[in-house]
Amino acid sequence: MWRSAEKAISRTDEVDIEGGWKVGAPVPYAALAKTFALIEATTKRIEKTSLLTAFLLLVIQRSAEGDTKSLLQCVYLCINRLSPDYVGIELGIGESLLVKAIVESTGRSLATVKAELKKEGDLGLVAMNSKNSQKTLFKPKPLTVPFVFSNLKEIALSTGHSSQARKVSIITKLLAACQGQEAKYIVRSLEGKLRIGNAERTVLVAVAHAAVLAEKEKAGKRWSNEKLASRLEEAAETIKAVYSELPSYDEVIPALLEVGTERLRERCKLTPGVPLKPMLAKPTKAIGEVLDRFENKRFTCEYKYDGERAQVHKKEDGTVSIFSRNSEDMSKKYPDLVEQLPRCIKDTTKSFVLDAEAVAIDKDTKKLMPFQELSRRKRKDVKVEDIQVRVCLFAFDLLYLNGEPLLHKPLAERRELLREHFQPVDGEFQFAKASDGSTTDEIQAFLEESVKDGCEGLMVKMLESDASHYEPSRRSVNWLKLKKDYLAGVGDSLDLVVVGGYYGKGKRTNVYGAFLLACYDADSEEYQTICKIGTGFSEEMLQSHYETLKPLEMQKPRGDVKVGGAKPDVWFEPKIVWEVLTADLSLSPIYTAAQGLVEERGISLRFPRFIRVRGDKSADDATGPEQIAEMYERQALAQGNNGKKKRGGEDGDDGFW
Ligand SMILES: Nc1ncnc2c1ncn2[C@@H]1O[C@H](COP(=O)(O)OP(=O)(O)OP(=O)(O)O)[C@@H](O)[C@H]1O
Ligand SMILES: [Mg+2]
Ligand SMILES: [Mg+2]
Repeated sequence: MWRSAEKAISRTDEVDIEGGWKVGAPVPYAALAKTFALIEATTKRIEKTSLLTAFLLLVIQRSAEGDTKSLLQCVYLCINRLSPDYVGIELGIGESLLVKAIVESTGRSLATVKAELKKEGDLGLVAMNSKNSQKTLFKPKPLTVPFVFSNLKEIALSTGHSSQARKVSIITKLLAACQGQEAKYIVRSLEGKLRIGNAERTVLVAVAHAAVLAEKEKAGKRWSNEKLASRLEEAAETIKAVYSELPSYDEVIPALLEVGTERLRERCKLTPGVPLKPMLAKPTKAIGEVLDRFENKRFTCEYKYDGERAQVHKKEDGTVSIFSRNSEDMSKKYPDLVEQLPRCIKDTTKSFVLDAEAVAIDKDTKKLMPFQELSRRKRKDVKVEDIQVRVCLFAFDLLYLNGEPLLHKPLAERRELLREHFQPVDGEFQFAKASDGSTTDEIQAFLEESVKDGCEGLMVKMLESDASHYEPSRRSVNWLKLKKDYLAGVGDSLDLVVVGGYYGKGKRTNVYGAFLLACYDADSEEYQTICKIGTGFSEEMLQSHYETLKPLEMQKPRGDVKVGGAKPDVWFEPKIVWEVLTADLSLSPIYTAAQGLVEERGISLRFPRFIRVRGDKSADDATGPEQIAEMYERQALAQGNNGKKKRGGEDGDDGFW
């Protein structure tokens, strides 16, 4: 690790540009674009990290005293975001708008640009080529990071009827000032995907390394290799831990520059108002498996409610917000929950973060209703008086209470505090039903009861010791999900992105009759095709899918879709997520999912069946290749086919980090 970081110091020349980047001056966008190009040109993660470290080191060293904004903006541009997730300022400008801007700023004809897009499949490249084939009389004024950042933000924020024209005019202005490779990355940023294979965790590690190297250079002392190595490693761990508790660069970056890597943990802690990424569970196929894992440990079984994850925050000043599993602010979707909330909070409870499931219930009988009912609710601008589907909150964890984060306390303690500081309100707020019974019979009985009550099954959780701490953003082995479906021999469902469509036949010629699905690899930032799905759709469903997907049609697969041998009739911008069940996974010469993980060949789903649209997941939240490889290996194991080497250990969590 230290070698790649050490190398970063000597690589600062590579990412630097000649002139124009003086101490205290704004960061030239050309330097960032150059860094992106170098990162894009290599597939090695270590190389990518060291290039980015080199660039960020220069940013730190050349920022004026007290300037935290330069680093912050560079980090945002590297992960292609403009604000923390929960603020929801997003790019993702449509193809036609960008084409229009390219035409306007370069004077090329619409037909030429479109033809080239068809050939290249990458609008960024088309923009760059268009710029470079244009004769310019004088050199434009160089772009700077703050200028690009604020313009991107203005584009993302502009709404209303004249916003299209406004956006085109800003983009045209930006493109007019582009030189070299800049247009390529600006256009890709606008599209919402940088496609340089730079996962967010790479960026976090690079930030940590750059900060340590800057500290070292500033101190002027030569540190021993051991010291440097341990400081680098610690800093990377620290920043990952801190960011998973407080996922806001707006908070973390200035604190990092101010107090340094060693004191960052004290400074940045879970804060009500800033949603953290929820802890996730691993699937299990049988009660026996649960007992193997939790043998001789204290654990609890809870009902697994079939609703929507809801993280409820209350700040000291009384502000309440409800966040989805995606950190989206759901207060607009659930004004009734916000209104109900005060009744379940005891007087002594001033500030908190609750982890809970929001579940639809019948108004009169108070019986639980399936997820489908909940998804009938509008997602925006809901008025309390129009609400048909009532929602009850089932709380299962308490992460913060009266000024204190509780993540590092055992679940038994967190649960006690939860029960002590909140009170159940009929039809509005309940504690998740739990049983701490530990024999097979007890678990079996509780599982059946949960299903009878309208739940999906159980969540089994470690109660004591470090293993029961809350692990943000991790799919942890300390939380196991035991769904009734699994017991029937069906594995866990997958959440997949629709990337292509096949025209229907016979009665279905006006809609798509089948679809190409893909999983998402966060490491390489690419969508990997996994199967064609065409059965299990009613006519109405096909019609509604057509209406959703038609506007997302693209001329070619987007550059980040790893196609393999699939040949759909049309391509879609990867955006819509479907939950799918499968009877069987098999190796495939056609599809690219999890290629290289089990074997050179990819893995595909046999007989996939559509369950529902996952409006609460974005394309990047789709199931990843590691999970698919794990499912395949479990299946091979269950079929007694032990020939394949097992990857990783039983305890290998595959969390975000
Ligand atoms: N008692 C509970 N404890 C924790 N989570 C619960 C509980 N009851 C219901 N849930 C829900 O179950 C979800 C985890 O299971 P499930 O696999 O069905 O979810 P998912 O949204 O498909 O996510 P993923 O498949 O990515 O884990 C949680 O995110 C939460 O929304
Ligand atoms: Mg669920
Ligand atoms: Mg799931």
